[in-house]
Amino acid sequence: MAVFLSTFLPDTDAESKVQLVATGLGKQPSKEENATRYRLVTEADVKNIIKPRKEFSHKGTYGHALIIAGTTQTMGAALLAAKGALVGGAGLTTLTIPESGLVALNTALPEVMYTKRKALLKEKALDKYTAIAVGPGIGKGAKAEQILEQLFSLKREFVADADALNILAGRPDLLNKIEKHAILTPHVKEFDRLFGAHENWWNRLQTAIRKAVELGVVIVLKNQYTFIVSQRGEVFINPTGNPAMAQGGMGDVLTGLITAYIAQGYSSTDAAILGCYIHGMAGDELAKDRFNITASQLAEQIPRSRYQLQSSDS
Ligand SMILES: NC(=O)C1=CN([C@@H]2O[C@H](COP(=O)(O)OP(=O)(O)OC[C@H]3O[C@@H](n4cnc5c(N)ncnc54)[C@H](OP(=O)(O)O)[C@@H]3O)[C@@H](O)[C@H]2O)[C@@H](O)CC1
Ligand SMILES: Nc1ncnc2c1ncn2[C@@H]1O[C@H](COP(=O)(O)OP(=O)(O)O)[C@@H](O)[C@H]1O
Repeated sequence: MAVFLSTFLPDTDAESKVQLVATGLGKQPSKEENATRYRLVTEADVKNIIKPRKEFSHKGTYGHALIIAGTTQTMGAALLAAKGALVGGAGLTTLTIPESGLVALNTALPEVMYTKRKALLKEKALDKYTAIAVGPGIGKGAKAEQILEQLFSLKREFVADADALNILAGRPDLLNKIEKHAILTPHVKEFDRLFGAHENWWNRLQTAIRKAVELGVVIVLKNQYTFIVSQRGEVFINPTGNPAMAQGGMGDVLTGLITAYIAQGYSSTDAAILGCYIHGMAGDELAKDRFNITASQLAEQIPRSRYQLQSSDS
């Protein structure tokens, strides 16, 4: 039976009702499906993308994730993003937060290393990191903007979330020279701050497609069904996740998770597809026996979800 894009949008419009959605990324599409850019991600697709942990591997095999996040008031966002990188399997994770968060970091996440914000401003400071995320709870102040400028001047690609997106919304000069393969992970408000207000989700999605192609980035437009828009303008629709996950901090975990997959060598599009699918899958597993899920609980579930994907048949 044909599936149309309108199924995955929270509002209605005439256009999305006639846009076909193909199932799966890899299988040979039927003639009519072939014409569509919209594809529903399946478990089989995700299994094709994920790589097993290798024999004789060590922490160096799985990359080094740097998370730039947090202010004194939003240290939780930073800790959750770092936790996302840990549970996503990055070999090493370093967090840079204000010093006031150090006790919390060492208590809550002893596996995570720390580096001073100022250290990131040095010339070769970022060389050792294989993936970088910036934004969760970082605020919109001058210091956060300076760090973002440093990433641009060193021509590093990164995962931009939350306040990094809010800063970029006011800095089109930076946004327009963003490194190819960067990943932007806005929720609806952040998206509209970046690219202007939209009348409905169909229009918003068309802007996401145009901007992903124009800027050469992957846009992860978050919602119940998250849209992952590739640099080629393909739209991958994530089917996992549920309303029990509608609690603060959930997106921070996703940012860390996607960053961990980049650190492990996945392409930007694959890292985003994997991250969204496994994040939602963990939520679906937990929602079987509880009313709501906290971001910390979800993070704890992620290694199990990834294990299930690898070990189940189909
Ligand atoms: N523990 C911590 O330290 C945490 C810190 N955090 C950090 O705080 C900073 C501010 O982030 P933020 O996202 O809360 O603020 P902001 O961008 O104004 O958006 C909020 C409004 O947007 C809307 N909205 C959002 N999603 C939507 C959706 N799917 N669908 C529809 N609407 C949606 C919704 O608006 P409403 O519908 O209520 O009008 C909501 O009220 C940021 O740096 C972040 O990292 C958080 O991560 C939490 C944990
Ligand atoms: N009803 C829902 N169904 C599926 N996923 C959801 C639902 N509500 C929230 N999520 C997921 O939780 C995350 C929320 O991200 P975000 O709004 O950035 O949160 P925060 O800023 O609080 O960390 C997204 O990945 C989104 O897809």
